[in-house]
Amino acid sequence: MKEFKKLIHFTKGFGLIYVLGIISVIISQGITILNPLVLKTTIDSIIGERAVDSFTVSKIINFLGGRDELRGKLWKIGLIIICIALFRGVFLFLKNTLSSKAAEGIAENIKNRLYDHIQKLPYEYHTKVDTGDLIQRCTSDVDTVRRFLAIQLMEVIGSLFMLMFTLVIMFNLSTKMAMVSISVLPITFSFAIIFFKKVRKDFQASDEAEASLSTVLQENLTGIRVVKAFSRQKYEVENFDKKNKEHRDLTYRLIRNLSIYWAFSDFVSFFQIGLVLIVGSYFTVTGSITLGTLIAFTTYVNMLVWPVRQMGRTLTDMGKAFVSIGRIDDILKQPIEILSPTGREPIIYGGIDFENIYFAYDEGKYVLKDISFSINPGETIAFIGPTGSGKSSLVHLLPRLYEYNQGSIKIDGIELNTIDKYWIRKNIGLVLQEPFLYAKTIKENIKLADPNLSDIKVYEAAKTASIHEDIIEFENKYETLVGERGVSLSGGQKQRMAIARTIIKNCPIVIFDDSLSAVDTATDIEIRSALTARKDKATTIIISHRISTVSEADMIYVIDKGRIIQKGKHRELINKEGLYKRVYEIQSSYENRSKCI
Ligand SMILES: Nc1ncnc2c1ncn2[C@@H]1O[C@H](COP(=O)(O)OP(=O)(O)OP(=O)(O)O)[C@@H](O)[C@H]1O
Repeated sequence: MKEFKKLIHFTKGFGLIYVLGIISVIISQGITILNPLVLKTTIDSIIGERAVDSFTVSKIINFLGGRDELRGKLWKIGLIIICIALFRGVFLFLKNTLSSKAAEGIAENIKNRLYDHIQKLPYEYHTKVDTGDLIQRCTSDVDTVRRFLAIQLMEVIGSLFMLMFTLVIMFNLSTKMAMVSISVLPITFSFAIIFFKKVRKDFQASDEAEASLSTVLQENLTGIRVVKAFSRQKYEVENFDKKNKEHRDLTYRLIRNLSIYWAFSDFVSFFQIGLVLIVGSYFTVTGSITLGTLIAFTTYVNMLVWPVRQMGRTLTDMGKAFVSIGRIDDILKQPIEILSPTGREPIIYGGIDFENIYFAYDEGKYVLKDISFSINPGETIAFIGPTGSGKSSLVHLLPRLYEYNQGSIKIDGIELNTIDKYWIRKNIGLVLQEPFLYAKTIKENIKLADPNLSDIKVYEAAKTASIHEDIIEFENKYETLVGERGVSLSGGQKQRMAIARTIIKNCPIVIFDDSLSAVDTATDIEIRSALTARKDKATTIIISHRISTVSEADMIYVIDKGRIIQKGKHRELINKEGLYKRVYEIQSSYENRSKCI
């Protein structure tokens, strides 16, 4: 029941349509049960001589001209049956269109809510969850809910009302025949429920095998270069073949089990119908019921048996929908990151002060310990250190992607955690090592922060990032599409695009998180000189493993195991014993050797 409550939140704008759909299905079921009654009355009281025992029915007969008139014009009865079918058709059409419209709308609401919520979830959440799982929850889980609303719930409601209407009429017509008609139903229903509970494992196994097959396919296609470079084609083909066979076997087992079920339940259902015929014929011959009643019962038992047989399947599918609702709700329950308006929005000039900062992702396991440093507006500082030493963690604190545990960070003298998150992120440009580019044109990618920026600004940013010359070599220049349907950019070109995209924002603070690693040393120098030559120079933080990248910084910090272990200018550090000097010597000798080769 709590799943229904959760669903109610998403029905906004479609609740009434869905209720109208439910009313239509109830009316269509109500109309369906009229046909056997018409047949019974025709056989018993129009063709036959039996008196009509219902006041309403006798009024209708009189309205149509009376029994004798109708006996000569049986086509009028045929017309009534056609009218009933027509009305039923209209309400079935209404049920289908209304329930589908509402289900599509509700699925749209859920997708929008999910997407909106995911955008607002903290960065930390995204670093921990599996993206594939998140996508599945937003697509196939939502689709399961859509099918539940459009098909399964409607089927269950329809079947319940059909059951109710039919039972009332059957017990009214003949109690003992009604008892015979429902005698095997509990077995059909229980068998359906038990079977589909058991077979659920088979459904799940087949689904998982399919998911595993598509993961292999997806990994293979995205990593095709690695496959070719490492000559793994044979292994990949065998691996795919294995997964494909697993999927085939599990799906075959599922289909075989389902075939057994449908065959057995067909037998039970026909047994029920046969029983009604045998017992009903006996009662007719002995005069306990009329021929019309027997014919009505053979139709009603059909109306009962098939929905009950289907209900086990539908109820199991509903179970799947409830799991999906829970999985969707898991995301929506995650607390969102409040971006605005939470704090101050000061003008940022770029002065930064770290004072005894401690930070841990997992409680007690500090990845930054006692970090202190200061930067004046417009200065450039650099961090260098082994991998995993905490450099990225340190700079991720500035745009408030994570909150520090101890100590103080001040921006122009204002405590960072009192500044509005949205505001601080607008004022900090962060260039990552592995930038993500959208499948849009180069120009659109560079103008990402503000699509209204002029083309001149785009060219300036591209020139500063040393990517302009590359771009004008492409056939469509700045209109070239990036990604699968467009050009494939090299690692260094992507990094330079990301730099252009960030510097066009003109932020007072810019962070390069190892974002020059894929460009050659000459381009690296070119970009840094262009950045230094800019007017309104931003406070710049550079993270790199390459000494040449950090060497011109106003201050260099060497970081190891979360602590600053050395600081100074390049000239000072290469003359001091320590990590910086060792790295410098290794890199210099390597560069000298490369030059000799
Ligand atoms: N989201 C995270 N959750 C938990 N631990 C993390 C997370 N991100 C990084 N770490 C851990 O924090 C430590 C510091 O990582 P960080 O990425 O800051 O190092 P780094 O110096 O930037 O490394 P690299 O030069 O390889 O990029 C590492 O031990 C890393 O495993």
